[in-house]
Amino acid sequence: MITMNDIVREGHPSLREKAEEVTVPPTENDIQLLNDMLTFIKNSQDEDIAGQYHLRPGVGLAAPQLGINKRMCAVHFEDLKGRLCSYGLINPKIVSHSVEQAYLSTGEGCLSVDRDVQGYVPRNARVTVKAIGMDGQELKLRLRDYAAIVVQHEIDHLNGVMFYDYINPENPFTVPDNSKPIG
Ligand SMILES: CNC(=O)c1cccc(C)c1Nc1nc(N2CCN(c3ccccc3Cl)CC2)nc(N2CSC[C@H]2C(=O)NC)n1
Ligand code: NI
Repeated sequence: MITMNDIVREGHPSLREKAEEVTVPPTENDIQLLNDMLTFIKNSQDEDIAGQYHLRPGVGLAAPQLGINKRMCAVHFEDLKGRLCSYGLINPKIVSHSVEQAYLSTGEGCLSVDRDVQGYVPRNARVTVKAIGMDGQELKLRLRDYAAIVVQHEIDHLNGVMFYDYINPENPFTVPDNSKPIG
């Protein structure tokens, strides 16, 4: 099972590299890895398991955070309206997005960042994502608000981008115009 020891931290090269496309159809190993990533996220949200294995809670994880430079990520959470959002994404691509931006009013955290980085992370408020699912089929997701933020955070890991790259260094809490707070 994946634990915090498997998650690379800031300074590890794979957090700043562009990950490779997964060959299609994905191999059984690819699907197994994605399953393991999804299981990690679920475990990290389970008080008992997270307590027992000292897991930091998260709602998303990308393969480069395991030092695996493949374009795969997993997300699992209930959005602010209580809708369950649980996906393993292979070769995810943002195919369109809103002009409107959104940011987590609490700022963002990352399992590969062992420090509290304050500041707003402006992202697209709505995105349409095309990817291959765990069943090997094409899927198209229209995401908004919290779900859109989480998936963009994970897709960024596939492109070597960290959440704090977006924080305004002069004033970390500048509210970008045409953006709205989430949560
Ligand atoms: C600096 N202030 C902060 O970080 C921050 C501070 C306060 C609130 C938020 C909301 C913040 N922000 C933030 N909190 C989260 N969690 C909240 C707690 N939760 C969770 C915890 C326990 C059980 C179940 C669950 Cl669900 C797990 C997820 N997750 C992310 N991100 C950024 S997008 C990818 C996602 C991620 O998985 N990061 C590891 N950001
Ligand atoms: Ni992250």
